[in-house]
Amino acid sequence: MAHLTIIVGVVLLLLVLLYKFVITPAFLSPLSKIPNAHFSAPITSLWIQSKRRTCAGTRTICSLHQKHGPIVRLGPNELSACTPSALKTIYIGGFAKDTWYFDAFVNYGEPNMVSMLEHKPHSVQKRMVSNLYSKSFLQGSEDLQNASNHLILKRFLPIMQSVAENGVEMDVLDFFQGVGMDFTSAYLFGLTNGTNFMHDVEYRRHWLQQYKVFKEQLPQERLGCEIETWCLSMCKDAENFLQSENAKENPLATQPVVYGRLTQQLRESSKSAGTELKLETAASEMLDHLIAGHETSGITLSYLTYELSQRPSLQERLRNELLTLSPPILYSHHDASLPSARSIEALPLLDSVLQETLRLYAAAPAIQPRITPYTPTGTTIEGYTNIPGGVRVAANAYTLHRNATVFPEPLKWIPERWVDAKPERKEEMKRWFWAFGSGGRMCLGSNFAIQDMKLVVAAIYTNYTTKIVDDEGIEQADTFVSGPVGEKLVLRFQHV
Ligand code: HEM
Repeated sequence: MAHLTIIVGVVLLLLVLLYKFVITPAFLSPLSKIPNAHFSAPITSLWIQSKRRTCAGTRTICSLHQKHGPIVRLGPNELSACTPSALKTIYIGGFAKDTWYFDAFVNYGEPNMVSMLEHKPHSVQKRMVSNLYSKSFLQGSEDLQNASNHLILKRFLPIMQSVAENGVEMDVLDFFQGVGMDFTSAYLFGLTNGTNFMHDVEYRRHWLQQYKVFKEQLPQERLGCEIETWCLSMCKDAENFLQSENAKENPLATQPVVYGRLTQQLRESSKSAGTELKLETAASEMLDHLIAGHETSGITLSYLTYELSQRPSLQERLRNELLTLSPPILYSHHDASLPSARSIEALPLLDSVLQETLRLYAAAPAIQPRITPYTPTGTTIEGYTNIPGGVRVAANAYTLHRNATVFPEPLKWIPERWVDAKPERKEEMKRWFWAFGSGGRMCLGSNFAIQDMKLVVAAIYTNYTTKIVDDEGIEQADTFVSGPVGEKLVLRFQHV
């Protein structure tokens, strides 16, 4: 009798489990109507996890959308949705970030914009600095203009000139990440407190190696590591700079624009809460800007020069456009100053070349996961209603940028698609363009990145032609931030 009771109990338990974990997710859940990535998707995430483990997650999701349409169920509780209307629902709708961001981006155990999951604290912090990254502020910033003059005319061009004159082959992925770091750190901390990665090759390479380890660590493993200590020390230098009158007498000094504003705002809010600002709170934010800025812009510049190197006639067209700048960014004029950021921004071919690179080689092409909110009626995405709260949902730039109806011949780098496009066509392409994300969590540094990358491209192609020496492993990795799998691109520069 006792045995029978146990058997009945086990059978009942199995039936309950079957109902909860198989029948409900596969047939009864509102998600069950959405096309499955794989027959097992309603009951387990193992299939998509296996694709992610072999670094094929984003590409797999792209092929799934090509097969099944705008929305796909990847696992029992995970969706992928890739259309402008889905972007509006998920990202403009302000869904909370997935906890993955917390593990990947917290520094010093302190939150920052990228790692904050909830909307409220994030928007408070973003408001503190967002206008410093607006296009109009950046274009009018005297500090950024002075820093850019120095970085381009005194650091970048002399290095390029020596590389060209001596016929040296250059790994531009390594170098451009250093350029991105020097620009970002100069704006955050001021020119004299920032990095000099362009010149200090040994330290730059050491730092990039350390950063590779850092990226894979959990927040507690990162505590006190070299990268955290390094950024904290730049914060201390910027703090001393702000306190010292003498420092400002240095003719090279520019203000620590972002650090100064952030700490001033954080101090005000600490004061009203009756606490003291910890330097690590500001350093956490600063480190994320440095991380977000150097690698993505280094990757974008590498792919841009890779593509242009294969089109000498386009290099020439671009040079003719660049020579219309006043003054042009000629190496021989290195005592002059740079043309205004506004005039560089307005060049159509330069703009198209960068836009097309950001489309085909988005440096952050992977999913940007969010969590559906808990509401009484659920959420509707792509016509599927009653999607419950707590579902992981994401779009990705890789798929959006490969829609062949919007971008014919999507796998080809064709800047002309932007420069020659009719206004309505361009508008449609822009609706699908997602290299910097969208909504309240959109990239804070997009205008900054565009401004500094255009300046660098303008400085190169006004003076030099580029040729590929070694592009082995140039195909893009399938990771959150995606550079060439070979981790290099070697070019040769020739003076025109
Ligand atoms: C080519 C260059 C860049 C690309 C392609 C890029 C791309 C992105 C993307 C796609 C996001 C959204 C991530 C998500 O929600 O999951 C993002 C966020 C962010 N980016 Fe960038 N980024 C670039 C350069 C920069 C630069 C130069 C800075 C800072 C100086 C920066 C700072 C940030 C910050 C702080 C966030 C988080 C914003 C928030 O959560 O509100 N990025 N970036």
